Amino acid sequence: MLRKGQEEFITITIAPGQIALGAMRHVPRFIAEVWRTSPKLTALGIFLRLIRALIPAAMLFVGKQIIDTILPLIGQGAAVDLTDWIFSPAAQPLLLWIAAEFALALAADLIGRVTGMVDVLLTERYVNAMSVRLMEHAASLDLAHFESADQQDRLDRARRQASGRGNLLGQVLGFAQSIITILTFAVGLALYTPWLVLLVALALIPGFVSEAHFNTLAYRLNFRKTPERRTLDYLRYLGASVETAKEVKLYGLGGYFITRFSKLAADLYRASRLLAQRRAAWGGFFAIIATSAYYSAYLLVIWHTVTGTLTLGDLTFLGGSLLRLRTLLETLLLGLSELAAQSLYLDDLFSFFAIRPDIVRPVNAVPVPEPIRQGFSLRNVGFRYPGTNDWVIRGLDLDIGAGEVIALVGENGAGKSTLVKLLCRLYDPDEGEILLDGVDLRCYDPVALQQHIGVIFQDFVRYDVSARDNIAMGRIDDRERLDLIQSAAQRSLADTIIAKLPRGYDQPVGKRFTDGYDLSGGEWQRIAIARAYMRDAQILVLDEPSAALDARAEHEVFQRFKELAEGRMVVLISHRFSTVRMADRIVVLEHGRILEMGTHAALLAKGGRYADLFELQANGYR
Ligand SMILES: Nc1ncnc2c1ncn2[C@@H]1O[C@H](COP(=O)(O)OP(=O)(O)OP(=O)(O)O)[C@@H](O)[C@H]1O
Repeated sequence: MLRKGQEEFITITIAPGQIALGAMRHVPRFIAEVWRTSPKLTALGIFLRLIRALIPAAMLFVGKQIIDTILPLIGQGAAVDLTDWIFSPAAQPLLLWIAAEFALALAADLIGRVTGMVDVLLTERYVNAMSVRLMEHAASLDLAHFESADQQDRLDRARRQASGRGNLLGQVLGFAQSIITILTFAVGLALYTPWLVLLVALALIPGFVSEAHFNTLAYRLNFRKTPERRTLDYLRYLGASVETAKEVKLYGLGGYFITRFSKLAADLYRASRLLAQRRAAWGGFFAIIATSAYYSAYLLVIWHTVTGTLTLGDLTFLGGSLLRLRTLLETLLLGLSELAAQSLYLDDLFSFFAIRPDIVRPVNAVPVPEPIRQGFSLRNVGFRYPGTNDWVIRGLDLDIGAGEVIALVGENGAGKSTLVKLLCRLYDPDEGEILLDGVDLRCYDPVALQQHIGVIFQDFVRYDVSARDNIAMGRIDDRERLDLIQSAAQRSLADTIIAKLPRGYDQPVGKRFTDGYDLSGGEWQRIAIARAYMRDAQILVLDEPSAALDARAEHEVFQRFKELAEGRMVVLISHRFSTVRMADRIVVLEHGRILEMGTHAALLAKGGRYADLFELQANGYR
């Protein structure tokens, strides 16, 4: 099942049969984006390239003038020494031309260097700006855009394009520069012999079409193979990373991952090799045609010179122009197809930017009630994850009163975490409605609603930053308020852990950076719970909050939690009945439906599934 934003996304990605030139449609937008990053630098880059583009033809023209001016002078200056000759009237026109060539050479060199510098600066600014845009856009999207494998491929490609396509700028501008230079040569050549230009151009066209075609194929191959490439990255990660090292070593998995990697890499290599071989064969064939055309043209120019139709200067100019034109056209050809290929990749980035979130602020958003008076009411709620057909939750009716502590229990996959995601509006139900104080959740601004919810998921993030910032992530605007951070840490019992750290609250934690201090699973969990307290939210959601806590810690954390949660709504997911029994009401879920509901005592007395599960766990302790 596709949602609105996703459909849009899919229709704008590359259509089969699209030719490489079609991919160039992104170039104007690309230039506009670069321009937006820095109008001044972009204008300077374009201006310098324009000047630089005119220099080669100017130099050849000056070269022709030098030769034509030298020819009548040959032999006349033999008896004169250099100084006399330089000041002689006859040498003046020649010296002027030499000075002009010298100035042009200097200008070409200097402009080349400044252009290089401008490119580097602009590229860095563009890459940074695109990365920021990517992060901003990702932050605006729904969770659904991240959770499916298909969407991860797209995100993956977009992320690569944001950081990897900087050199495109140099290519685009260099390409424009080559075109202008070619035009100047072509005009120069056409003034003498128009058919020369036509001959060379015609000879190069088939090569261009072939290059463009193979670039499209290469892009399609890459596009199709994104899942395989992601698998390769993943296998590389499994085989060589700190997070997996323990298990890989103990289970002896190194060889297995290497074999899988090598097999997959070999498949990909075969596909790339086939394409590369076909490309080289066709490219070679068309190159022979182009070179033959060039030499035929050259022969004709020489013949015209020998027969006296062209001067020696003309020969130098035409020969030089032809040679340059050939190399330039060839570079342009390769550049164009390269550019088209690169530009095709821009499709990934721009189409990622085109995805729109579905969960957005409604026009007349209702303010979130403070305090919440009635709580949540779920009416006949049904939900399927996008792209799947199985109902994870179906026909669910549930009221969670303001100030109530409710526990969700049920076997793995019963839909507990999914229900929490719906309450936090990370997803919208496909059927039924969820009301908060009698108003549909869709009528609130999702950001405002989420500000009132402090949630810790079972797969909470372990930020590789200081202990202090780890807690502050719960309310990042208050990251300077050490008093708030300390009080959150006290409530979650993280303060005793932080007290043991060499640098206290400023201690970087986690293994990623050299001075990081790694914590145990339970210690991380206490830090994460502090993050939820930092929120000072009206609704607290703890998804398996005690999984890694030891028995004493769990008891203390929850004792406190009960006291501190006074007046707030709490939704608690846990497989530990010692925790669950503290709840005001327990909801037993099975296959996304409510099986039983009531207090611990009532459910035990009922002797149903809850009582069975409780007995099972209690027996384990006896
Ligand atoms: N992003 C997702 N895309 C597709 N299916 C999903 C996704 N997340 C969860 N599911 C499926 O939804 C069902 C319910 O998952 P959920 O995480 O809500 O269960 P749970 O009750 O919290 O389980 P546990 O006790 O193991 O945490 C599972 O069958 C799971 O495979």
